[in-house]
Amino acid sequence: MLSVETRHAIDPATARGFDTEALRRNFHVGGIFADGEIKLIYTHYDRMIVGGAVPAGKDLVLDEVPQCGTDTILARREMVVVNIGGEGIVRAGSDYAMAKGDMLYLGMGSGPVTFSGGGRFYILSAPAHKTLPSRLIRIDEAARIDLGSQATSNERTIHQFVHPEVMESCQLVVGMTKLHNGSVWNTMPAHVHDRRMEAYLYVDLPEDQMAVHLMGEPTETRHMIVRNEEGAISPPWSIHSGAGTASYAFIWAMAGDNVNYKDVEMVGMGDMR
Ligand SMILES: O=C(O)C(=O)C[C@H](O)C(=O)CO
Ligand SMILES: [Zn+2]
Repeated sequence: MLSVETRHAIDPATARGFDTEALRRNFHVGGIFADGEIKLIYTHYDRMIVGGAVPAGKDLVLDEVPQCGTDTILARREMVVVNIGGEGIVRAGSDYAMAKGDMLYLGMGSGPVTFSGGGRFYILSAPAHKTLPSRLIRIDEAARIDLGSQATSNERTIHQFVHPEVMESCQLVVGMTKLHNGSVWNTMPAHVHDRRMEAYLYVDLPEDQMAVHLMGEPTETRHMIVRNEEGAISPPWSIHSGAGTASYAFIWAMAGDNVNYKDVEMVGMGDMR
């Protein structure tokens, strides 16, 4: 079963007036992993799609998505699938056996995508302008950046899976950041990048714990409480950062005008409000 929710783009002035409910309706990502279902959120931020597929013992086929206006989702798009569950198989032309933490890049024109096995598949897709080879990327093939320190509670490792240093993509830049033991802050100091939107999915958070996700303009920050397997859509004008009440990892994904991970404007600690 396929369901698709559309999220329109919100400007920063409008977001300033949002209460908790409106913030969550527009920017919170939740409930995308349901047994036997494919659930997508079609955003108007760089037309990024985020979603989940949980085959739970049957085959789930992702093919036509009416919001895309094409016969099949990958006709004019590229996709990254991240397995956050048990062993599973993704079929798109070839069969890809995916373990937890693996990422699969599917190039434009790969055809319908079939999900099966015990995986919980996180789906990311953006429009593409050319066909690039599909590729399964495991964590040891990803580029790695160690950032932060224990003293500032932000010691973490950024694993860049779909990134120019590892492979070519059209728009998607995707990776996973793991917090080191005792550190809670991701992406602090914060940044914005006007040329790319970003999507977050928090994973490996114990069920009774949470992350306090920060968003908004640097001088107009807002927070959303997010649980395991939930996340946030970050417009290009928004910071994206968070602190967990327990150890966690998160999957970040960007789409937009360039694939330059370093094309960001840092926000000074003293400038945050
Ligand atoms: O912990 C971090 O810092 C991140 O993982 C930052 C994200 O990768 C990001 O925001 C990329 O623009
Ligand atoms: Zn970012």
